[in-house]
Amino acid sequence: MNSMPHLASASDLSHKSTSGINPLMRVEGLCKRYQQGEALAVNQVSFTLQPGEILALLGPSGCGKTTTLRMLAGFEHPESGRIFLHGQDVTELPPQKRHIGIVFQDYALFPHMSLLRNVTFAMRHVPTHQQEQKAMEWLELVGLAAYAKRHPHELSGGQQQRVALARTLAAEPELVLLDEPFSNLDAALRESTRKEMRALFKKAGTSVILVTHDQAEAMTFADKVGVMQQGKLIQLDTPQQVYQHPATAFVAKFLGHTNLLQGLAQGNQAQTPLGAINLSSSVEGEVHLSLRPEDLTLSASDDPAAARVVDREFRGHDYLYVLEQDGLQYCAITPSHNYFEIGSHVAIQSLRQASVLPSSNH
Ligand SMILES: Nc1ncnc2c1ncn2[C@@H]1O[C@H](COP(=O)(O)OP(=O)(O)OP(=O)(O)O)[C@@H](O)[C@H]1O
Repeated sequence: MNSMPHLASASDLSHKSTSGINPLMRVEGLCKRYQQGEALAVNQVSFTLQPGEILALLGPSGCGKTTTLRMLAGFEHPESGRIFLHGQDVTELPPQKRHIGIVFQDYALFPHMSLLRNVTFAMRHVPTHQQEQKAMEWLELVGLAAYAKRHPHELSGGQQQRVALARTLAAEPELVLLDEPFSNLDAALRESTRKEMRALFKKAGTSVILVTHDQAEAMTFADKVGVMQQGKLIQLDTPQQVYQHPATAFVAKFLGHTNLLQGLAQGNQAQTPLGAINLSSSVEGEVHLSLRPEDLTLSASDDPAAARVVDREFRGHDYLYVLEQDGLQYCAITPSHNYFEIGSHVAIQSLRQASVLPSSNH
């Protein structure tokens, strides 16, 4: 990444504000319905994006992520709601007037052009005599400088994806929208590309909205994660907050394994089927809790009433155990040296506070 080109703001939308720093993007009550009489594909989605911030919209297939992104880009018109860039209402502007860089799942490279030409095509803001050199720098960044003369059909899917990224970045947009941009890369390449891209965006101060159904990708790539369910943005917060303090049971489950427990709370503690557990907030009465499996510890027990190991999955760096106690099942993740036989008994202890889920939303 030593020859990384400098990204400058290419937006001609003024981002000077008389009242301090404005969000780069503000979205208010965005709704979209594809067919009359059908449910909303996107339902009252609102959020703000700060300059330089990376936001991941995360959710299961069909929850409205791509539709949201397409509305932000200007390819779909919302049924209601507004989109502001630097405080300016762009809801009615066509895509090319929004100055947003977009990488969709189908990379839409020009098939008759070499990779180099595909990239220089996006560089009308760069003086002609500098375009090739700059384009080579972008191709180098995505690890494809050696392929510059090839055509898209001579590349693998993952390589085409990287060219599409290079071409988008070459236009030096202030905001980049990415729809599952790493989905065609193998696991190792996905991780390294993700890291490099994040570093690049951060260095350049480029804002990014990424759509993904991969929770690990959302949490490692983004500053903020917005979890969507059936068209609604359920929770938007830092990855740590969303993971450790999920707003609903759906969010808790979508971000990884979890134990959903019922308990009777008194202040910062609740009585649960697993015994007394400390809580992340002070509440009274019946509560629904989320307890992550890595927050549980297991120790061998002679007590036949203790939890019984019913399943064990070796995952390299850890084990995922399924346990049963009093007819209820729990999951626990332990370091891989903590080995318990299936059928053996273990005592379960909670290391951390459980998250209290709003009772109306479990
Ligand atoms: N062009 C379309 N016409 C009609 N319905 C559509 C259209 N595009 C999407 N939908 C519907 O809108 C809903 C949201 O789709 P969308 O593609 O936004 O979801 P998504 O979260 O991006 O899913 P995925 O992860 O599978 O891409 C789905 O129910 C989908 O079937």
